[in-house]
Amino acid sequence: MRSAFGVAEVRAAERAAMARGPEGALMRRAAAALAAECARLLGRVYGSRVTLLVGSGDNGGDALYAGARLARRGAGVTAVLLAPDRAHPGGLAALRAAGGRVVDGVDERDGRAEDAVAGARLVVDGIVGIGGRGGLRERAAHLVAAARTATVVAVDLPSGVDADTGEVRGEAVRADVTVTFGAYKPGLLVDPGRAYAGAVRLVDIGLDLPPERRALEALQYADVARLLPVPAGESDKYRRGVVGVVAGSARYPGAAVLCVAGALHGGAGAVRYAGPAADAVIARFPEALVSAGPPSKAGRVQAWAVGPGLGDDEDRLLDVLDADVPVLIDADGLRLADERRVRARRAPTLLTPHAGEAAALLGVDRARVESARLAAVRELAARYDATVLLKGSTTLVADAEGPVRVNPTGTAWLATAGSGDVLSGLAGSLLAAGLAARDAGSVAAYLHGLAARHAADGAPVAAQDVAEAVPAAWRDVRG
Ligand SMILES: NC(=O)C1=CN([C@@H]2O[C@H](COP(=O)(O)OP(=O)(O)OC[C@H]3O[C@@H](n4cnc5c(N)ncnc54)[C@H](O)[C@@H]3O)[C@@H](O)[C@H]2O)[C@H](O)CC1
Ligand SMILES: [K+]
Repeated sequence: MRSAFGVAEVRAAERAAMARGPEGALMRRAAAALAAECARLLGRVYGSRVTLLVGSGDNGGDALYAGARLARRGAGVTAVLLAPDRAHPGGLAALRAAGGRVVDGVDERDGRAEDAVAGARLVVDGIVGIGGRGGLRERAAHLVAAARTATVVAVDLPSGVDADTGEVRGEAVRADVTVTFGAYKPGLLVDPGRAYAGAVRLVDIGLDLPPERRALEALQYADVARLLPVPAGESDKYRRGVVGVVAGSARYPGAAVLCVAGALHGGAGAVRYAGPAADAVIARFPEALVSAGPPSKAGRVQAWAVGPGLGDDEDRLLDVLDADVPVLIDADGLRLADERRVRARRAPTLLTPHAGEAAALLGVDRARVESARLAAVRELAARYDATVLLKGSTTLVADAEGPVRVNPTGTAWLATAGSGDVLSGLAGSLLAAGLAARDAGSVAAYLHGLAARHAADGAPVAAQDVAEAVPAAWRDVRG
């Protein structure tokens, strides 16, 4: 399990580490690791031109000490000071002692700062780190834009990205690599911040961060392998759980087929379809148990997935919401579901909105959800007293209990019509197989992302290909 910690936690751990001393050890460790990563990226350090963008805090200090190390190895290092009178004094002295150059970044008259950035092979973003507020300021943004062909390495996090939420208000540095110290910050794992961070390298500088204080967590292979349902010895299909699917309509039979496709690969012993697209489903999946009547008369299930392509069939949705089993609500089901009815359910509920559906449920515009995904998923989970899987460039899973889960396998290919139907079937099946709602959502998103990579393999992917690639994703995880 990969964890991320908020700024307050990191600061507390830094204070404790600094109290243990010796003075400046943390910054030296950070700078040594930062310099090593820069050297790796440069390949040849001697004679390479490196430019440091230096802010007014310790983030700039890291950049200066790392620059001094590179200068001692023969790199031509220039520090462009964005706050000349407040740059880290120790770092400045170290850079000067190593033969580095210092340029006033605020003075726009002679263009020396722009030239230093434009002529660099590698630019180190030491403008702000976890002390940053808001986006890049105008002068900084102008200088960052001059780094046209250089490799950009962000110190601790890309300046302009909110460390706790990944929000970018205005402009931010687009880094090729971010070298982050002590712990991942949520803003490095959640979009839009994740997209600005590039490849993230975590450096251990000896911070003690208690796992129970983590803000975010991401499943790794081993976690998913542990959570995947395995057929018991004498497994009969009912022991592995039956998942019910209520999806599709005369107008949208395809959503039912895709949702059942996902459900068939989710580990439940059988899939029961109850809806108006029974003919389309049975034609595609002879193993599905189909009925056209109300879900409550369709036979026992251990979980329902309801909503894709449902249209305005409120009766079927209400019938499912009354069931005393875990229910996944997606797509039209989210549009039709009443907040009070969902809150009143005793059995677990898993909502799987994309950003647009989340925005409608929250009564805000979509851009607000896209820019503040963590806040949106937490707000929805609290409002509906449910587990919420917020689909998108970074899929998040939140509930009232633990830290928010971020899915590490997401890929842009998933923005394909119908792939959400596959995901809800997959997650519903994992619910029926006995996984808790937050695990069913996280494992489904993880497998779904892996399956999309398999199916896409660099080409555009159709939702059915994703469903058919889920077994390959299971095999990846099972090893
Ligand atoms: N503390 C330690 O032992 C270690 C710290 N590390 C590095 O230090 C930064 C955090 O340093 P801090 O001085 O607290 O804050 P920052 O350098 O991130 O910036 C604060 C500084 O920047 C100004 N500021 C705020 N917002 C902006 C903005 N949008 N544009 C420009 N300037 C801004 C603010 O006024 C302050 O003056 C941490 O990220 C690490 O990089 C070491 O790595 C580990 C040890
Ligand atoms: K930075």
